[in-house]
Amino acid sequence: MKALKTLNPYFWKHKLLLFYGFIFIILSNFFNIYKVPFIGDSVNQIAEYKGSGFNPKILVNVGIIIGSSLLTGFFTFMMRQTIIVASRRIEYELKNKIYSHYQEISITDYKKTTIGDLLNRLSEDVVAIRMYLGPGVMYVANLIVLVSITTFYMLKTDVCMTLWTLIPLPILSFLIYRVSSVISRKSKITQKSQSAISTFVTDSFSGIRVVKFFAKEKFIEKNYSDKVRDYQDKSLDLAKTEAYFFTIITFVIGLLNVAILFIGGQKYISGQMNVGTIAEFFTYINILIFPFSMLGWVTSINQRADASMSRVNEFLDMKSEIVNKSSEISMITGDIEFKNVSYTYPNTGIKALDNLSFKIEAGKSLAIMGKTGSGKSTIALLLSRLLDPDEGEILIDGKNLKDHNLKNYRNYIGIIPQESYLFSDTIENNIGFALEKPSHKLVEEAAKIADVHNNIQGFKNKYETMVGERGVMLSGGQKQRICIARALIKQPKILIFDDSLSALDTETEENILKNIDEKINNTTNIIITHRESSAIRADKVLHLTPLNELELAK
Ligand SMILES: Nc1ncnc2c1ncn2[C@@H]1O[C@H](COP(=O)(O)OP(=O)(O)OP(=O)(O)O)[C@@H](O)[C@H]1O
Repeated sequence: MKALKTLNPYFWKHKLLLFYGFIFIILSNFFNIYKVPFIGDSVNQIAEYKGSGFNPKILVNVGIIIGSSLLTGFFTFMMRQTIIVASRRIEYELKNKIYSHYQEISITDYKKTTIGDLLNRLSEDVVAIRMYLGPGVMYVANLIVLVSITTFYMLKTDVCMTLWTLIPLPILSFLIYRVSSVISRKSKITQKSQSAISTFVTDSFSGIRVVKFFAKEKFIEKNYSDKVRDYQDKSLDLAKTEAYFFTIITFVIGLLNVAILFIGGQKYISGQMNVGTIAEFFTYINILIFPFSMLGWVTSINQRADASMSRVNEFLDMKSEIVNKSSEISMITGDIEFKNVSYTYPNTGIKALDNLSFKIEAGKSLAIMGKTGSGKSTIALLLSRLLDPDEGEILIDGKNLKDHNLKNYRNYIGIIPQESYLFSDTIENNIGFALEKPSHKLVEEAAKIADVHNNIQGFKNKYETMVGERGVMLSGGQKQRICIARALIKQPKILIFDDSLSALDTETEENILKNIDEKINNTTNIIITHRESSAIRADKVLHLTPLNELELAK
């Protein structure tokens, strides 16, 4: 249960709610046990009553029993209202923490995880942790308080019988401990299998077009069904082990009843005990049955939560390689210099750039050409500081990029990625994404520069048109131009086209570049392209080869 210790600060934060919850646990258990001697007394009254009429003492007892039961119910309700509420709040905070960490980690770390894995951590794992925070903590605290109060009352009634009935409990605890270790191991295996399903589903949905192009629906279905079967087998195996809990508990409870009957019966025969006391002991054991049954379940959910927490911790411990060191807000004019920059992708060991140097003044344009895999997109990633160079430095306005305030710098750069990614939202919101509160006028202006305004006007809902998931409702060229408009709306000082004019005909491309020259002042343009016609307009052309041999032309 080491991993769950990371939750201690959360418990501390919600200490007041949890403290009240604990008080309610004590009160609910106290009133639950308080009524038991009155049950025993009532049984004795009935057994000893010789008269034929109403026994007022029983009526008083009944009143106390009903009153205690009502108070037990009320405090149980309050106990849930405090402890379960605290667990829901912690769940909310944990979900936000995991999600915001996903935004922070560097892009090379994203490759280490998958979307399915993220969904799993946000849903399955956090739910498992919340089960520990809520029911897990509540039932364990409840059991400790209940056993303490019950033992006190039982000892007060009959020491010998108490010892005989409570002796099997440590044996029960030991058995539970043994079974829980097996459950913990099997839970981890089951969670891994669940994660594999989520990854597979998100992956095959994203690539649904490819699946259909290749008529691979049956193949995908079979793969899915194999994964679900694997999950089912593992879950059933886990459920089987969990079932041992209840079997063991029921058996032990049976033994306890026999012990009460045997010892209580002997004492009754020898005149040392009355029937009321025997009835009291049966009631105590019946009260203990439910929490002890829950102990099995709680142990298993706590084990599962521990497995989930260690997965979440493993992820939260990932530190971003991109660190912002400055809080200075400054204007960026757009001078760029690469000085002996090298970069190797850590996950594959592929050297994408080797000792690359070039310079471009603010307001000028640079076309980057080269074979596939020659490192063009890597330059775009380094320039937008999604990656940091291993060697050499990138100077922006004469200052190392690492020393610029990251958020401030990113406000000045606009990047149109190779893959046109749109959010499943309206065109208006997709274009305005870069700004806090974009006005429609700004959105329209950006769309005009990107030469997509007329297209949008042709749609039934114009700028309110929903683009569908990842922009599936739009053509490749429309998506590219909306991405261009999204980058232009913030009037960037450095504009990077990462092969993002490829889906456009040369005339449209020409229009867009001309519009940018005229409407966006002094922007440094980096145009990554395979087309000579796009490169020709640039002030400089950088030719890269996969061996990273640099040729500066013009
Ligand atoms: N995320 C990554 N992880 C590991 N290796 C990568 C990653 N991205 C790119 N690479 C490798 O780095 C090298 C340069 O890739 P890059 O994407 O910069 O090339 P490119 O010139 O933009 O190619 P293209 O013209 O095909 O887009 C390639 O050999 C590629 O396999």
